[in-house]
Amino acid sequence: MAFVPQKGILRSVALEEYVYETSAYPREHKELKNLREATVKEYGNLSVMSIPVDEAQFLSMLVKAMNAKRTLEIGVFTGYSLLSTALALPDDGLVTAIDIDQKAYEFGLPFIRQAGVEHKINFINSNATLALTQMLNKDNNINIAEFDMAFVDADKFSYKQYHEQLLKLVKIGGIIAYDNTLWYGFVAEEEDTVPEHFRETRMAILEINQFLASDPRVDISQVSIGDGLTLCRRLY
Ligand SMILES: C[S@@+](CC[C@H](N)C(=O)[O-])C[C@H]1O[C@@H](n2cnc3c(N)ncnc32)[C@H](O)[C@@H]1O
Repeated sequence: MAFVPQKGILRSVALEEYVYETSAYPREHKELKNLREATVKEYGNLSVMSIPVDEAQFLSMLVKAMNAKRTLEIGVFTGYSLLSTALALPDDGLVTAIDIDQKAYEFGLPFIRQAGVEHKINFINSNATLALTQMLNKDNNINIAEFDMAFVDADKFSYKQYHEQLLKLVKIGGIIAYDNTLWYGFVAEEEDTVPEHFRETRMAILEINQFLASDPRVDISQVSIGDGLTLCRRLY
């Protein structure tokens, strides 16, 4: 039987449900709930791409604790993490969000509008490497490190490239958060027990995890939430 990814794979289903029911769902913003449910209806199994509710709350707490004003998101899909971030930012905050899929972003847009936070979002419909390169080239590199935080949730094969670009775009002391870094727990499994269609990405993730762990430019913390989240804090 093909492995069907689900949220909460790093914890037992019962424990996941406990977390969702006790703290996550009761605190979920109405429009996040509406967006989550609409995404499941429209995208079926693909809706697993949205970050789970407790991870969104974790990121939202981080945005608030850091007093972040300008953040970056790579990988938007229908906008669950984006809406959660926009809600966490102050009224004059801005999240610049990049995705190649305009249609999925537009699917989520009515929920963002209903939540009253569209003015805090700058959506760029582009390949992320290209968009980041353009940001790095602007203004002759003056004030280039303008972001307090970046959340990366797109193609895993480009994480290393994003890391190099983000280390210039995120302020010293700022956080870069990489999603899916435990890849449904398969990072800790032997290759031959991993479903074939998960192996290539697993290899890319093993590589980036090793790279980040030995990168002296950042502090790192691996968080077992959602599908694994690696926080990197830029040191210099
Ligand atoms: C896992 S989903 C993002 C989920 C989103 N963070 C959420 O919580 O709903 C990954 C997204 O990355 C986008 N993506 C993949 N490769 C990309 C690239 N090279 N440049 C920009 N976006 C990309 C896909 O179109 C997809 O919408």
